[in-house]
Amino acid sequence: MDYSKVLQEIKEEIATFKNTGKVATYIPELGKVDPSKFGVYLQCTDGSGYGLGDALDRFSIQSISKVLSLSLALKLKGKEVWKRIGVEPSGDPFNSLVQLEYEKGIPRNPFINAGALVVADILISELKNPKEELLQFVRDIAEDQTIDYDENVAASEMKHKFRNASLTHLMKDFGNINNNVDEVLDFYFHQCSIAMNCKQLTQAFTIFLNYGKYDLSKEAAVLDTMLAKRINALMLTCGFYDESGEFAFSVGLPGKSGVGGGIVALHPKYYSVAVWSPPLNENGNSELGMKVLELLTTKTEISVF
Ligand SMILES: NC(=O)CC[C@H](N)C(=O)O
Repeated sequence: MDYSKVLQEIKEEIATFKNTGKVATYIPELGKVDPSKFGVYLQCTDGSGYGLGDALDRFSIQSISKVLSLSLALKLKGKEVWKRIGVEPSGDPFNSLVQLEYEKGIPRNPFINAGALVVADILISELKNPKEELLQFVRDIAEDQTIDYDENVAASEMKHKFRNASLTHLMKDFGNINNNVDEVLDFYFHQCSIAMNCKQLTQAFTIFLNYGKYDLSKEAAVLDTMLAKRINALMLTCGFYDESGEFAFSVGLPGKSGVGGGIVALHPKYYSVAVWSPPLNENGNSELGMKVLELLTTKTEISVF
């Protein structure tokens, strides 16, 4: 497959794309990002890699981090995690409170905010230096020790914490949060603030390729086959919140989006791919990012289906 030709064709096709999306402003620091930024990186299992546009600019990975924190929690706690979080799509926005009340503080899945907040609580209980150790895990799997938190983004989100604070308080009332609420929020906002570029993201997500056995030299990162399979299944069914069905329908790959405008997706056998374009559609997913990935699987005729 000539991926560089495919990416070039996509670039030409999207030149006339009318983007109706809006950059997220509910975290004011994210609102400062240039909406015209656009990058793609594709990392293939044969070792080749292809970049386009601003593929090396770092941005706030936001909810993409939920896949990485979950991976670490599952490595540490295994199946125990599923006593506190479900594995079903929520059919609701990422920050919705309603289901949590009905379902007694057990989040539907680990990729909505409530689920990621429980994962954060688990990591705080399990790790001696939670923020340092999560960051180290991300640096190791991306094989880049320069990756860091963006303290401005984390502080900006803490200042506007009200909805995430409500979710955490409600779950604490149901007994599903063990640590101090502000400590959980501080950890969660830091994980969301991690700044990475498309290339680093595709590298980090190689841990889900080849049944978790893509690169056995990344010892700290290797997931067992069952875990890689399960996390890919969750990305496919829950990675885009209310739009997970649409993403499976039009793209057909496991993936995860973030309100920083990034999307990472992967084909378990062939590649991981990251796209970044800040304007979001009304479900909080990058509008152009979704289009690019749709074109990628359409043109290559490769998807998990
Ligand atoms: N969908 C997202 O990327 C949301 C993450 C963001 N930090 C929030 O909690 O609102």
